[in-house]
Formats: sequence, structure tokens, C-alpha cells
Amino acid sequence: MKVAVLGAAGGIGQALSLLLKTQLPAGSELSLYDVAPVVPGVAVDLSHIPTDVKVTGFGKDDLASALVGSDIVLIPAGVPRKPGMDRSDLFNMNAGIVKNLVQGVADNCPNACVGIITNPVNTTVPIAAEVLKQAGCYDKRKLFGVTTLDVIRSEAFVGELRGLNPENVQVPVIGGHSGTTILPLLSQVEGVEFTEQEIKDLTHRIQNAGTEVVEAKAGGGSATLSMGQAAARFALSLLKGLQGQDTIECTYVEGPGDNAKFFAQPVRLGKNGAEEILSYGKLSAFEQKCMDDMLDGLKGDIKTGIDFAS
Ligand SMILES: NC(=O)C1=CN([C@@H]2O[C@H](COP(=O)(O)OP(=O)(O)OC[C@H]3O[C@@H](n4cnc5c(N)ncnc54)[C@H](O)[C@@H]3O)[C@@H](O)[C@H]2O)C=CC1
Ligand SMILES: O=C([O-])CC(=O)C(=O)O
Repeated sequence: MKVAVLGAAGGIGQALSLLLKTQLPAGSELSLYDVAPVVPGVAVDLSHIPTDVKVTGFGKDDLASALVGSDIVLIPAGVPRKPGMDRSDLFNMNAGIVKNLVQGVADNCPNACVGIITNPVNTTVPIAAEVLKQAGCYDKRKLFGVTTLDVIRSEAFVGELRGLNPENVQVPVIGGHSGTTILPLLSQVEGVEFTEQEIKDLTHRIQNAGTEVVEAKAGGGSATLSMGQAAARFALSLLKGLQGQDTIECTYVEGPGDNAKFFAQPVRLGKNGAEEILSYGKLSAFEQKCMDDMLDGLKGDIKTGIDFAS
């Protein structure tokens, strides 16, 4: 399998590429693309790690070579937030970057699965869908917004609160990837009971965890290491699915549209990508109210993306 990382020289891109170099199955290829001139150096650096994963770096004029033959394309290219900004403030800078890179996917590896990390994810994924549609190669089973960071944060915070090993905690997170559109289903965490106040506080913390990192980094960017881990988890699950070993992850996809055209929920990943959109089960009254309150915002974010690309 060939995995391409677009934006590979950035904070997320480098962490993700390191994890992929050490965790992709033997015989895989890792293709690193960035407009930053350091990218060939990142590839050389990683190539000194003794795993059977071939790493190649491609500079800004070499997008086609980076992409050709790719099975999975991960896109963390773009600008991160600074304190005081919302993810939607990144739209003006990042929408065009995602549009151009996804056009490159359409031109060079139209059958690849694409995982969009660049914010605002609620909007950049619909942009990617429109670009692929216009190129005649859109398969909704193969386009994903990577929302795994919301899941791993939920696991970490629940583990911390209850003194559990977070590796044994599972929390589905549905909706989108910004503010109140992030909806952790704490009522479904097995073997753990929360008070109403704990649910409110935890939900708020998970929804604001990106801002927690942005403020702690004080102008130096947003989550990169935890996001690298989250994207690697998603990519490795997707790859297992493509190789015939089905896996389940929450991810932002075009589904049946019961809530919004694009929506994050548990998805069975298999040979063709998103083989099955799974039910997220019964919501508590609190979760249902959170859902009702955020859906208009999520739909607005999606419309912004569709309008931009069409
Ligand atoms: N989905 C999620 O959960 C998360 C998403 N993000 C988003 O990921 C994006 C990247 O964040 P960081 O890695 O921290 O930023 P960064 O600034 O460290 O890295 C971004 C990289 O993208 C490259 N780049 C810019 N334009 C490009 C283009 N046209 N083609 C190829 N590469 C290009 C830059 O040269 C840079 O190396 C941001 O939009 C951020 O908001 C961040 C954390 C979590
Ligand atoms: O908050 C940000 O800007 C980056 C991000 O998406 C996250 O950390 O969840």
C-alpha cells in the first residue's frame, strides 16, 4: 500500500509521518509532499529508521509524483489556529489549499481514500467532495474527515477522571469537528457512570480541547502530536479495512443525511473504504439537546464548503 501525506513537513505532518514510518506494514510506501523546502530532508531523516517502509519526499512542483499510485492520501496541509481564532477563521486560508490538493488527487490517484485533517474540517470535507464530483471521481465511501482526535481526547479525559487505563476506554464522538458540533456520547461509555455535572463538564472540555492546546501553545500553533497519533490510528484502521480486515472508527463522512449531509459517526471500514455507516445508538436527553442545538451550525459550515467549491 502507498500512503501519501500532503503537508508532511508541518507539525502534524512530521509526527504522523514518523508514526507511519514505524507502524505501516512491511513493504508499504510513504510519500511525503509539502510546499516547504525542508520536505526532502524530512524524508531522508525518516529513511534512516530501520523499518521496511520506503519513504520519499516531494517538493512543491512534484505533487503528481507524490500522489500517483496512492491508496490513502492524508491531508494536514494548511494554517493552524492562534489564540482568539475559531476554526472557521481558517477557512479563507485553507479552503483553497484543500481544493488544489484534492484536485491533485482527482488527477493522479482518483481511486484513493482521502482523509482530510485541515481545518475547518466541517467545511473542508464538503469542498473536497465537490472537487471530486466535478472531476467525475467522487465515491463517498472514500472521503473522510479525520475526527479521531476528538475520540482519543475523550478516552484520555474519561480515563483521567475515573482513574482507568485510557487504553481500555471507548467513547463514540459524533457530529462535526468544531465547538458544540463535537458531540461525545458519554452515556455510552461502558462500565462508567457520570453525574449530570460531570457530563456537562466533560462534554465542554472535549468540545474545547483544541482551544486548550492553542492557548497552552500561546501562539505556537495547535495540537500536532496528539493529532499525529489520532491520524495514524485512523490511517492504520483504514488500511486494515482496505486489506480486508474490517475495523470501526468514528469519522466525518457523507452518510444518509438524517442529521446533516456530512456527519461524524461510527463507520465500518472495509475493502472499499466506508463500507457501512453504523447507528450511533440511543442518545441521552442531554445529548439529544446538544444535537438539536448544533445541527444548524453544522449545516451552515457544510453549505459554506459546497458554495465555495461550486
Ligand atoms: N482534524 C483535526 O482534528 C485537526 C486539524 N488540525 C489542522 O491541521 C492543519 C495543519 O496543522 P499543523 O500541522 O499544526 O500546521 P503547520 O503549520 O505546522 O503545518 C502545515 C504544513 O502545511 C504545509 N502547506 C501549506 N500549504 C500547502 C500546500 N498548498 N501544499 C502542501 N503543503 C502545504 C506547510 O508548508 C506546513 O508544512 C491546520 O489547518 C490545523 O487547524 C490541527 C489539529 C487537529
Ligand atoms: O483546535 C484547533 O484549531 C486544532 C484542532 O482541530 C484540534 O486540536 O482539535
